[in-house]
Amino acid sequence: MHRPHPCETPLLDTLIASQKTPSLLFSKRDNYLRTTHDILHCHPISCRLTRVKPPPSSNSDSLTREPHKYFDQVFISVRSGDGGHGAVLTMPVQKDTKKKAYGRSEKEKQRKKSLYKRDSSGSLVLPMGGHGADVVIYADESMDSLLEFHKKSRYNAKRGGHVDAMGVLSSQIHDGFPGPVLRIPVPLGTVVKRKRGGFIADLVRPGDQILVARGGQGGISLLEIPEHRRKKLMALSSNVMKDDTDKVLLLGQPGEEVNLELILRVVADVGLVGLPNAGKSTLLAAITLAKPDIANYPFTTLMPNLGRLDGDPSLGALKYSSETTLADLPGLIEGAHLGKGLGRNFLRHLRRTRLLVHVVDAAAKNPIDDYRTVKEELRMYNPNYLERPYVVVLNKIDLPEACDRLPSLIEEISQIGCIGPYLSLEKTSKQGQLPILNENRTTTDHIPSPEFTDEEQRKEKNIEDYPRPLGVVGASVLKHMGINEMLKEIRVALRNHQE
Ligand SMILES: Nc1nc2c(ncn2[C@@H]2O[C@H](COP(=O)(O)OP(=O)(O)OP(=O)(O)O)[C@@H](O)[C@H]2O)c(=O)[nH]1
Repeated sequence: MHRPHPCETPLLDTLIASQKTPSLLFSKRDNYLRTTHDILHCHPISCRLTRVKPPPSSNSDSLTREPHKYFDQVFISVRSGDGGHGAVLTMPVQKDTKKKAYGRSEKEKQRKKSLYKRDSSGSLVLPMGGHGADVVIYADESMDSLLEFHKKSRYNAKRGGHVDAMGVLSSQIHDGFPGPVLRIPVPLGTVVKRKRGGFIADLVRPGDQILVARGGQGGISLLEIPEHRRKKLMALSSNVMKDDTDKVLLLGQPGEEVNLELILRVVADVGLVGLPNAGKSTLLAAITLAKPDIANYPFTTLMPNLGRLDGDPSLGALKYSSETTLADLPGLIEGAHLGKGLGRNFLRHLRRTRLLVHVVDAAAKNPIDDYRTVKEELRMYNPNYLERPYVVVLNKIDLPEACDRLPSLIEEISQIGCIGPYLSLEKTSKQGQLPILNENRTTTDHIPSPEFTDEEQRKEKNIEDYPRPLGVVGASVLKHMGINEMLKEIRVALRNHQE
């Protein structure tokens, strides 16, 4: 889909043609204002600045401008409901009690007694205020980003109902209604943390859920009893709750307020990585039903796109149905691990993948440098990513410049790295998966050194000290060349590196 570049906007034409002052243009919407600013930088126009109305800075507006910055991390606050209040009740007045008591049958006495709720020991059970609503966060398959939470970042659960009466105790008086649980859906793969630190939960599977704020306890009710009967009745009534300071809890307890950080880590089996414009989105669209934005300018992909790859037909009917999820991540550039481009935010989405597919533009000026740049960024962000099994796809072989150098590129890329821990030589030669690696292994091959243990040390390692690719294939995902070989390579890698 073509997304207009700022310089393609009609605003530029208007501005240049009419030489209007920016104030006129600034009176338009904020996104126009930004574009105007860009344009003025590219095409200096002499003008006089008049007073400008400051742009509205509502959340939703900034969202439309830079969605990629927001889709996977958000802060929200939730408050569970307060407990409902109890009530102060009096016992009904009993007329001529003594007189009648003599003549009352045992049955009648029983009936009278059962008018009030009692527990197993015969104590009066007085009505309680409703429990305040809990707040639960759950993983919902139908959600795919956290953008919603920028529109609404505060969630208040309902309070519990009060005991619905004052006055005389009767069998008609019920407990207050409990507040309905407030359930907040988040995408699969959301990590829930306290705002300052504290990991709470990782909601990976559909239906995973976590109680993040417990509703307040409902208050109890009390019986107002004349002094002379107090002793006897207090002995009968056992459900008197007190707090730490020995105060009787007639009022419902307040709910909890919790500030949370939600972080989305895409859940995918395979992560596509590469420089901008390498063809990652085209690849995703070619082998899955995903419809990512594709265009010939960098950073077309602003958020990870997910696609599902059908099961592996070579596994037979039973296992064929098992699908693989692929995530196309926004392009990485040099310095991505420091936050350049769109990189840093997205690198964390590789964490849950079990296979990486490096997509390299084989028609680029220097594909080997491009490949190394991406590996370097991964290494700087998290060296673990370089220890993960991966396949390299040399894309765009339909173009003559790529096609001509394909064999030498395959050979060179296959040699970068050591025979990794997941890739024992004996195993691969037996299974015949990596003919290039095995045939070309020389005495200068790097073998991973055991002294690299912790993360810092691993960052010191060179790219050559990390495992080589499981396979390197040439393809043109646009022209459907080499797709089957590529899929075979991906499937074999997945099969051999199950979780
Ligand atoms: N000739 C040729 N062009 C391709 C091929 N694959 C992708 N392209 C083109 O390369 C350009 C970039 O493709 P994308 O799929 O958007 O690249 P990307 O890696 O997802 O780019 P970012 O979103 O910036 O990360 C588009 O114009 C594609 O049509 C291919 O096999 N051959």
